[in-house]
Amino acid sequence: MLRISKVTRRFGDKTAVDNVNLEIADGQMVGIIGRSGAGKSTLLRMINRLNDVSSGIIDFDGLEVSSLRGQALRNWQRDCAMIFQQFNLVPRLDVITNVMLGRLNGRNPLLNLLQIFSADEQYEALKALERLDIAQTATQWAQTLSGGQQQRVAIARALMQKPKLILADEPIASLDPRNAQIVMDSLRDINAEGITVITNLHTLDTARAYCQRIIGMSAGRVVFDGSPDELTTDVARAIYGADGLKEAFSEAMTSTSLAPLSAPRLPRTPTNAQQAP
Ligand SMILES: Nc1ncnc2c1ncn2[C@@H]1O[C@H](COP(=O)(O)OP(=O)(O)OP(=O)(O)O)[C@@H](O)[C@H]1O
Repeated sequence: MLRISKVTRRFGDKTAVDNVNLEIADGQMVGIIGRSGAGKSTLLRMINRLNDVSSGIIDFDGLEVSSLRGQALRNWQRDCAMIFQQFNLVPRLDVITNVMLGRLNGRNPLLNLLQIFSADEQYEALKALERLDIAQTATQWAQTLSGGQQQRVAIARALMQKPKLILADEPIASLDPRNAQIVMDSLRDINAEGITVITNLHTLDTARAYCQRIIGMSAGRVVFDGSPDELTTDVARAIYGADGLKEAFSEAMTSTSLAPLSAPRLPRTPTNAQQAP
């Protein structure tokens, strides 16, 4: 269980995240929506500790994440993988090495420097790439792949961390609808296997299609927390504002306006089933 209690983050006199309280049970797939500047990225970055909290506590299964330091912090960043809009791969490294770099925190730094990976690590990286259906790109430089392929490599790299939690910060914002769908389907399949997924999304339709729980943010605050069914037009207006509703619905290029491509590969079990809050 991830618990966010009274968490605030200020940048100078700007309050990016304002007194947020959330509980996210293991195995949920949660979409965070809101206008640009609502505080979505800052919230995810505080969970992963790319940003520190100004006040409040973030706790995961009794571990006080918000105050971790040193190796304990690196261990948490391994358990809590992060996926970014711009993929963050090393462009002039082959795909399989990029994936193996997901092991960075668990390995001897000297081996990282020399880029020496064990046969097991290479096998696992290939398995992760196969799972994302891009094993055939393993020896190519990352920069030669399409955006959708690069995001799948980034997800494979996240899987190499054997994370308990995957945080995705607008993972489809740079992708065309078809690739956006493939990436969202991949995240949904991973979630179906029991890994908690929390993803920032710009558009309502994607959140509705993929997430059983949707959190709406506005001006740093949580203004909605519920199921897609509860996300009425009035609620959407409260999240996006009257002007912003257009923004939420009109970004066809960055949204997955079609239904998911496939059903989850694994049947849901009581332990990995998502629950509305
Ligand atoms: N490092 C920073 N320094 C100063 N201000 C920041 C910093 N990071 C975020 N902010 C400000 O905090 C507010 C929330 O930003 P954040 O990126 O979390 O919003 P967001 O909802 O993720 O928006 P977007 O969808 O555009 O990424 C914005 O006003 C932003 O300008």
